[in-house]
Amino acid sequence: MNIAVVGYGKMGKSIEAIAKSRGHQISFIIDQDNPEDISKISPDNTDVAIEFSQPDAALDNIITLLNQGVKTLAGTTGWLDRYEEVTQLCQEKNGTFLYASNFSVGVNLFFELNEWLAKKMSQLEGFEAAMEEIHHTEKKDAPSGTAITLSEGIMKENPTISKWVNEPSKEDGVLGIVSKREPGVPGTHTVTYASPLETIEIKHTAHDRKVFAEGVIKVAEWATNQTGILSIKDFLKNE
Ligand SMILES: NC(=O)C1=CN([C@@H]2O[C@H](COP(=O)(O)OP(=O)(O)OC[C@H]3O[C@@H](n4cnc5c(N)ncnc54)[C@H](OP(=O)(O)O)[C@@H]3O)[C@@H](O)[C@H]2O)C=CC1
Ligand SMILES: O=C(O)C1=N[C@H](C(=O)O)C[C@H](O)C1
Repeated sequence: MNIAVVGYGKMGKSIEAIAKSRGHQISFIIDQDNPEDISKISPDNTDVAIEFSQPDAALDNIITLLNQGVKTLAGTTGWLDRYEEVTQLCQEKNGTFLYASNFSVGVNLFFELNEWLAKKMSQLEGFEAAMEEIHHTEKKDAPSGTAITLSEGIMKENPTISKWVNEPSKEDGVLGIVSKREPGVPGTHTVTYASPLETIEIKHTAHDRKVFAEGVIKVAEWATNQTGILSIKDFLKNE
């Protein structure tokens, strides 16, 4: 498979290494130094483009890739308020697009566990929900994309919670997300339900960002035979 790596930072480099170790070729590497080269990526030279850049660059890159007919997987977080524009464009172009806030298979199981627990907890009184995410100090966005997906899962299953805020919250119906930044942490997410008498906590800890890179390459291998707006849930159904 020919893979274009768009965004060559920590994730881009890890994706390149895992892709090569699984026998794939890298057709292009696009970074801050050569953003204009993205115009050269096409279905003739690339099976899939993988976009891990930064929140303020991702949308333009994804739009360019879809306009050029390139299958695109996106992991960059912090641009999701524009997600509908992208899915609309993808449909107009009969393209292929997948965004996942987290490509770790373990985190995607954690998302299911989170929704299951949120439903159960919605039937109990006296528990306060809260979330904490910890990432490395270079991270540009807060809360993390994964924390937002977890919050959406909680709100879907527990109608008494209607919004999240990126600070501690004691307000009824408001989920507080605390974001901490500590050197070298690849990504830790904890959801807590606390009452005066007991606490339930679920936690996912990524030990190495290779877990995200391996996940995205496996999804890319699957996505080369798919079209349309895809989700990582579709991929996991076929695992
Ligand atoms: N979905 C998932 O599973 C995961 C998502 N992420 C997300 O992926 C994103 C990238 O993470 P990470 O690799 O750690 O971040 P880095 O900051 O290490 O890398 C981002 C790279 O993008 C480059 N860049 C800047 N502008 C452009 C542009 N216009 N086109 C292409 N590249 C550009 C930066 O260049 P320069 O440094 O020169 O500015 C940098 O090399 C973040 O949003 C993060 O949250 C991270 C891990 C897993
Ligand atoms: O920036 C990161 O590093 C990560 N970003 C993603 C997020 O915002 O959820 C996924 C992972 O937690 C690592």
